[in-house]
This record gives sequence, C-alpha cells and structure tokens, in this order.
Amino acid sequence: MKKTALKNRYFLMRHGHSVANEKGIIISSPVRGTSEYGLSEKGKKQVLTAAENFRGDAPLFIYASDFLRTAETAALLGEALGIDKIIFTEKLRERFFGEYEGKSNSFYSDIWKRDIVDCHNNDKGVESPVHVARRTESLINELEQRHKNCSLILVSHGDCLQILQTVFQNVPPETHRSLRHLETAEIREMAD
Ligand SMILES: O=C(O)[C@H](O)COP(=O)(O)O
Repeated sequence: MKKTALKNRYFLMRHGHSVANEKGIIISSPVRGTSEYGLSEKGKKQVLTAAENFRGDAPLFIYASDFLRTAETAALLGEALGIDKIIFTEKLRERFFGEYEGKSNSFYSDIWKRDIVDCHNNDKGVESPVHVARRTESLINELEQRHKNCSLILVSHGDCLQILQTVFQNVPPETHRSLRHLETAEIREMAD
C-alpha cells in the first residue's frame, strides 16, 4: 500500500494500558474481550495525555475495535477531542490467540518466533499474520472508499496494529515484529 496513493491520513492508536496488561495475560477472545479487561487507571491517564498531544486535521473520525479496552480508549479520546461518535469495527479486534487465551503474555515470544518462519502460522488456533493483514487491509480499502481528505484514528491492539503496519509499509506480514512496536496509548501516523 503506497501512502502517496492514499486519500486520507491514518493514525494507528493502541489502547491505553489495560487490566489484562496489568495482569500479564492474553485476552483476545471477543467473548471476554468485549465485556471484560478494560483500561487500568494508568491506561486512562495515558489516553488523556495522548489526546492532548494529538495533532490531526479535521475532519476527524475515530474507528475502534469493539473490545472493552479499545472502546474505553476511544470514548476517552473522543471526549477529549470533541468527537461524540465512535465507529466500531470487528476488523480492528485483537489477533485471536487460540489456546493461549487467558494464559501468560510470556507466550507471545514463542508465537512471534513461529510467525517469522510461517506467515500462515496458526499453531494452537492462533490467527495467522496473513489473516490479520487481510482483514485490516480490507478495512483500509473500505475507508478509502468512504472518506477523502480526512484524519482517521484507528484504535486497536498490539498485534493487530503491528501487522497492519506491514500493510502500510508494504512488507510481508510475517516480518511484523521487525517494525517498531506501539506502546500502550501511543498514536502513530502511518508515514514513509
Ligand atoms: O503485541 C502485543 O503486545 C500483544 O498483541 C498485546 O497487545 P494488547 O495489549 O493490545 O492486547
């Protein structure tokens, strides 16, 4: 995807520090993720700071994963930026981590090692890098049809955004961990 060809500015935002981050566990299932494990107190503060520092041109739209931690992030951000309507999309949900659901986040490094050698890695029911790349790219394609000359903030999760960055940078999805990771509540514009 060539940035010069895009009609809009895209800002990727990872949710603020969450209760799952605090506990060091993987929460990727929509059943739990949409109703539990929202932002920690630290995460709420991070989001307000990110909103203060955000510089984007109007018109501005916020798209978010419907997980609780991203919905809370988007709501706080929207309130701070004067945007009352958040548009939720399942395409920004966290990568599904299959049998690792609810387990320690120390397992991420094993999963990422397998990703590097196999872009279709779905060991133990993990959603593959290719699948995440396709669903997120299809969202960008939709947004390019729907908007023109807008700033779009996409509020999502660590792995989902890591893989979406590969789409913008036009590199293979399995190389996602070689790109700079987004910290909690970090907002990063996709640029060359
Ligand atoms: O990349 C990561 O660190 C994991 O996907 C966790 O991300 P999350 O805290 O956004 O769920």
